Amino acid sequence: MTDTAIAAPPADLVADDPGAGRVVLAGVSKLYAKNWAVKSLDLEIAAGEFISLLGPSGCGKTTTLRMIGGFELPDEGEITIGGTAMGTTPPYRRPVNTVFQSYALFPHMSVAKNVAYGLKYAKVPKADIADRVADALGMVRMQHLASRMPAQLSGGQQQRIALARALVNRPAVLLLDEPMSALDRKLREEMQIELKLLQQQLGTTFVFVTHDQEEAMTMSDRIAVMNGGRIEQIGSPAEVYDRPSSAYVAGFIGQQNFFEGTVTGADSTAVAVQVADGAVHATRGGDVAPGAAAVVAVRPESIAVADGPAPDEPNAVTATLMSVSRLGSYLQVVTITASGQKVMARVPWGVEIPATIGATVTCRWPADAPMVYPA
Ligand SMILES: Nc1ncnc2c1ncn2[C@@H]1O[C@H](COP(=O)(O)OP(=O)(O)OP(=O)(O)O)[C@@H](O)[C@H]1O
Repeated sequence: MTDTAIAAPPADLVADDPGAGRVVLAGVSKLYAKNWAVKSLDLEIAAGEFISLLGPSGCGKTTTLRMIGGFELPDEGEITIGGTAMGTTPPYRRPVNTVFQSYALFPHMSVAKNVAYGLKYAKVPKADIADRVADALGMVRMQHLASRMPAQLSGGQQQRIALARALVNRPAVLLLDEPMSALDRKLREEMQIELKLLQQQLGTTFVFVTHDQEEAMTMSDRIAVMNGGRIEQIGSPAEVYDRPSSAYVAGFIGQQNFFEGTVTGADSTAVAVQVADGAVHATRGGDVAPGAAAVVAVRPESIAVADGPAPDEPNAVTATLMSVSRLGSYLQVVTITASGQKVMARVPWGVEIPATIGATVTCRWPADAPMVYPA
């Protein structure tokens, strides 16, 4: 960790009321100009949970967050925080603070004054304010910059100050709206780990909006994958990665190879699908009936590449090796089949690819790898 890393939080910032951070959204909808930005959304967030709202631009993540924060009011449904229905309660009366994408620091106030602002507003005694500001700045290791102005800070430093300014108010729930999007990749990865550690130590409920699936996977206890104003799937990072409930989730989380085809057989334990380049037998089943159009999803890391054409058996296709590139600790292998289907494999660095570019290869996967979805 760097010398600017986040330190253990002071005891007075640690959540002490176990139920205060529980958030329940029941049938919540938001209508903007005849379009439902969020529709009939049910979501229960446990106190102390780190939950991410994940999805592409326009899926309703920010609107959901803003309704929890009280910046927007639902057109339908109810939001409860810590057992209290929020109704039309304004943001400053909710046990919630928000860290915005832009950090929204006051440019004309020093770092210390920015952090103190909410406490002054809440009429906390002056002597306590100084202590709490020092504690909060200490937590994000920014004490030495207390007298700086926001314009004199780097993006990462501004991000830490925004965090301190939100946490100093001891919210039961912290809302974070893409707070790392302005940081470069390396700093973002460091901050992800620090933020998760801090959240665990504080026990504060964190609701984190992101369109970056790796970020959500790294930090979250659970991920709610949103699509068109609804939650398409909610679960632990492992659940949404290993058992995506739809082709949409399968494609949004991690990389996938998608094959389109027709179901030739299905029972409770296995599904057979005929695709352009061969047959797929999937032991993980799928909600599909024989004769139906289906989409098969196979993760690149499930695919092995061997020299020569594929034998006439399921879960193996013949392809031409197009490229092999090193990406960090693995090799990304791109192949293309006779039907024009791109098949990507991801193999650990050190595993030899037994063919040259342009050679005929077999891409093969085990029967428990494919997921099958209705087309
Ligand atoms: N104030 C508004 N007035 C009208 N439409 C809005 C308003 N805010 C959001 N919308 C619309 O509601 C939908 C959901 O927007 P929202 O900002 O919640 O999505 P998002 O998933 O957070 O996207 P992004 O990642 O781009 O912020 C979009 O279609 C958007 O255009």
